[in-house]
Amino acid sequence: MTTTTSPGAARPAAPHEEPDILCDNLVRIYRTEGIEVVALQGLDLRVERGDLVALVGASGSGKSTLLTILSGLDTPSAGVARVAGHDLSSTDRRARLRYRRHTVGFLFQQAAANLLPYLTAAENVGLPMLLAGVGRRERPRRAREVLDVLGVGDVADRRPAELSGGQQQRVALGVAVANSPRVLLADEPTGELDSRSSDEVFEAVRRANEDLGTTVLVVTHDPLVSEHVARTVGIRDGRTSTEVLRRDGEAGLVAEEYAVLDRAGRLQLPAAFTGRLGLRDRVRLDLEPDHIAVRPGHDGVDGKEGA
Ligand SMILES: Nc1ncnc2c1ncn2[C@@H]1O[C@H](COP(=O)(O)OP(=O)(O)OP(=O)(O)O)[C@@H](O)[C@H]1O
Repeated sequence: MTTTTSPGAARPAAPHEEPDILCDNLVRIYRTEGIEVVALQGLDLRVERGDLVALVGASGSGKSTLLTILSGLDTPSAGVARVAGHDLSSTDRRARLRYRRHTVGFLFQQAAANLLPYLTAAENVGLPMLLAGVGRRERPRRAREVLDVLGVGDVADRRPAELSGGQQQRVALGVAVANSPRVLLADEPTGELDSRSSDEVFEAVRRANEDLGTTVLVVTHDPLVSEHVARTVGIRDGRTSTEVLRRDGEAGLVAEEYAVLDRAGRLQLPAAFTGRLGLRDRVRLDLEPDHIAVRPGHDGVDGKEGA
């Protein structure tokens, strides 16, 4: 698949540095009234410092569960979740509060609704700075700088009701990145916007990534977002299952889809492939010189399972 738009091509990973987001065999089990739901079933994910990664997946695949853990609101049942060196299985309340205040920023679908209506855009962005102890004179200057980067510097003195939906969402993004968090977590940030406003909000997210150096993980159903980032991770049944990497090619942007092989050697085969060949229960694996062949476990002659 190719597209002509030009996002930043996939950056080379720096495997020796600790990534900004590291999930290793992450498990989250919900227990309600004696019923267990395994929302994350050994999820692995690495997001390198400074990257912008989209996360996609069907409803119920575990995206919100993952974001809730990464935002420090919930703890994993097992496995490792680390963000910018912070271990998120720790239950120290003060450390979690510091983490939420300084290390991560959040942008949600209705983030604009959380702007204080009686404050201007610049005052809204200045508020988290106030909580972080930034001085009175410094705050308006820095708030305006942030709003400029996000393309809404010209409306810094307006209140939320005087802004369009896309402008409000960009101001909400300004609030999220006001204290220069290392990582921005965004959950469907363009979900309620028309395509023009989506475009502007996504462009602002990209500016936060490129100009402010924020690492971004964005959960989205919006193809405008997922098809225009260098890396899109697909999550299925609580595990990362596919990745699409995009790079600049001669005819524009070239996208290549990969299946994810986890550290234990597990692989999720696409349902379309297994369905087409009737693969189920057991399959045969044959090692060929340059690939592994996966064949039905039954011979197909008399319907009996193969050896
Ligand atoms: N608090 C909870 N208690 C019990 N089960 C839960 C809870 N939260 C989520 N689940 C279950 O965990 C699984 C993953 O849910 P999650 O909300 O993470 O999926 P999602 O990919 O974000 O879905 P959506 O796109 O619809 O928001 C689902 O089966 C869901 O029903």
